[in-house]
Amino acid sequence: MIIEIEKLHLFYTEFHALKDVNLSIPEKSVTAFIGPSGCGKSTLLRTLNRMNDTIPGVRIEGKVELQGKDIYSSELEVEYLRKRVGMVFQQPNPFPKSIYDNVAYGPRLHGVGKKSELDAIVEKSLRSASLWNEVKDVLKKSAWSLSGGQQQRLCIARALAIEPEILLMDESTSALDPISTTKIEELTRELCRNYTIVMVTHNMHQAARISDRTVFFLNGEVVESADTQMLFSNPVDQRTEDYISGRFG
Ligand SMILES: Nc1ncnc2c1ncn2[C@@H]1O[C@H](COP(=O)(O)OP(=O)(O)OP(=O)(O)O)[C@@H](O)[C@H]1O
Repeated sequence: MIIEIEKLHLFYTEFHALKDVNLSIPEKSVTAFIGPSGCGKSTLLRTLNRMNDTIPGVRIEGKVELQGKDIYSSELEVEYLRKRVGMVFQQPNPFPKSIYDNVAYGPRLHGVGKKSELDAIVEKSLRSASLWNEVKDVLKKSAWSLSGGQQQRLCIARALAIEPEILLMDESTSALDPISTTKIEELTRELCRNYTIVMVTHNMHQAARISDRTVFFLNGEVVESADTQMLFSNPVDQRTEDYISGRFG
């Protein structure tokens, strides 16, 4: 298991948003978080790269271990953590820079200065994000000239450029059209050969299509976590059954 979450509680000031979460996330696979709006999926995703740290009033109890190391320990540098755990958001958010500079941004920040090295990283990352063939002749063009789906794949390339081990995807297809969504779903299956992917999705069918494991949340608690096929065909908890059969949410 690459991530182990133990007895995790998270409070937004007084509000108890995550309650006693215990969860293991296997390496090089896709784990999907599902559940009704407000059940804590994004909050849990954000604990994995400490994005909640920036929100005032957040208090965390319990443990999140990445390869056996507590990511909330004072010895661990957040910058180092974010290099290992990349993130892609709901809305594509490329920088107002060229396609090339978006992908080169992270490596430059981490000290890569040589043009030939940067060129190689940019090409490799864009290839991994299935975008290279579409943009290889227009690398100098603004990232904002791309379509929404291409921008989202550019954001994936930007995240991959710093060679993370884990990629967090927070409803990364919900702002996209069906064709772009399919492309990102196919890409997710490709990427999980080399990366661990944890995704939040509103769309149960998407979880069923592309994840290896699914975690069902309700009111800040993990109700059920299982192999995706098992969870959708044979849920153990009645609340999971009710949710996946569309009785609520
Ligand atoms: N910054 C914040 N301050 C206070 N409360 C928050 C904050 N962010 C989220 N919450 C609350 O925590 C709970 C969980 O929110 P979260 O966004 O994690 O849910 P979610 O399952 O991802 O929902 P959705 O599917 O609608 O995005 C909600 O009740 C939400 O209102």
